[in-house]
Amino acid sequence: MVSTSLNSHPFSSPRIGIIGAGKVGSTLAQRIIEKNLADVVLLDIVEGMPQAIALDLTQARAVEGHDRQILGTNNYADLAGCDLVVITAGKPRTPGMNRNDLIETNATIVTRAVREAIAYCPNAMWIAVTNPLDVMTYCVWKTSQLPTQRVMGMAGVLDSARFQTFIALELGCSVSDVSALVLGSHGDTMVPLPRFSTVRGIPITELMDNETIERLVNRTRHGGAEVVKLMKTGGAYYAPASSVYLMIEAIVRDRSRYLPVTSYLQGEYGLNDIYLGVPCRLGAQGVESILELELTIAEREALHQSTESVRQGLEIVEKIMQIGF
Ligand SMILES: NC(=O)c1ccc[n+]([C@@H]2O[C@H](COP(=O)([O-])OP(=O)(O)OC[C@H]3O[C@@H](n4cnc5c(N)ncnc54)[C@H](O)[C@@H]3O)[C@@H](O)[C@H]2O)c1
Ligand SMILES: O=C(O)C[C@H](O)C(=O)O
Repeated sequence: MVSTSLNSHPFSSPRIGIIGAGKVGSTLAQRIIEKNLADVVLLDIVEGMPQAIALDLTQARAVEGHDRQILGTNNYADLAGCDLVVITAGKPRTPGMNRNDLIETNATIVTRAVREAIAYCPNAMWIAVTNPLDVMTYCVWKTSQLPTQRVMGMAGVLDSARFQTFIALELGCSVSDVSALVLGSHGDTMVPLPRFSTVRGIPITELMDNETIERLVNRTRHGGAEVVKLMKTGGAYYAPASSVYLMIEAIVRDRSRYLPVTSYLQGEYGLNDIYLGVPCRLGAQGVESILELELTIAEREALHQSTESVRQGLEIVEKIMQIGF
């Protein structure tokens, strides 16, 4: 079989770059090496910090039983040879903030980081994590000028995982039997889809009344804010790191998984020139296809409504990206 990848043996010895060694970045690094998926280059602007985390994780290798390498660095040149780069650099929100309040600060950080990194790993795939997620993913794509298939964002896996968890808690059943789907932007107008959420194939609409479903949908929409309110200094990072890991694993192991991924839309769902969460097939080539579901009028309207805050953010970001740093 002829590979269309730029590498002849994609991910034969995978090396993952993580820009931003804070809560999400360092937890993700731990997941990747301790599950023996890939070697990691962990980069942060703070001197000594990524090096310390890498040393600490390396000292745990004897106990965790793996031989994965992790390099902590402040130098973008160390990203050379990375097959995939995850960007978590940027500020998290604190109580009372909306994710969009982070736009100016984080767009500047993300644009600069991508410009620096791309010189050393021009063929890497990218997964954006920094908030506001849909806008930052667009920012990574526009700055990197990579094919859209190779640039994506993580949000839908996390939002769907939260919906799954709340369904399982409500029914008192194992989360392993629950499947759920959340589309749209990673914000208050995200679109959890009860019709496509099931317990062993049984739609939850058969198992719960509308009021209960609406309560779980709302909790999902505010799942991030619920953690931020308790944490006070930032947001969630264990579930986000697990969610990014799932996407990386699908790519590195070429698993052809159907996952909600923040992807570039060119006419799908009647939307153009925007990154938004939709069901995708994820494998070694990145976003291999976008699945277009038959939505009801109400579901489609909700999806279109969730683009409004993203479009507002994109206007701000376009100006920031035009500034020559
Ligand atoms: N997409 C999602 O579902 C999701 C989930 C969780 C968090 N997030 C977002 O991810 C981001 C990171 O969250 P966190 O909890 O890890 O925050 P954090 O503050 O713990 O870590 C952010 C890190 O970025 C670093 N950084 C800042 N500027 C940098 C630069 N120019 N180059 C390299 N590193 C730089 C900081 O030094 C810090 O270590 C936030 O924007 C947060 O809102 C998104
Ligand atoms: O809520 C946040 O600000 C962080 C993240 O987007 C999340 O959903 O946990």
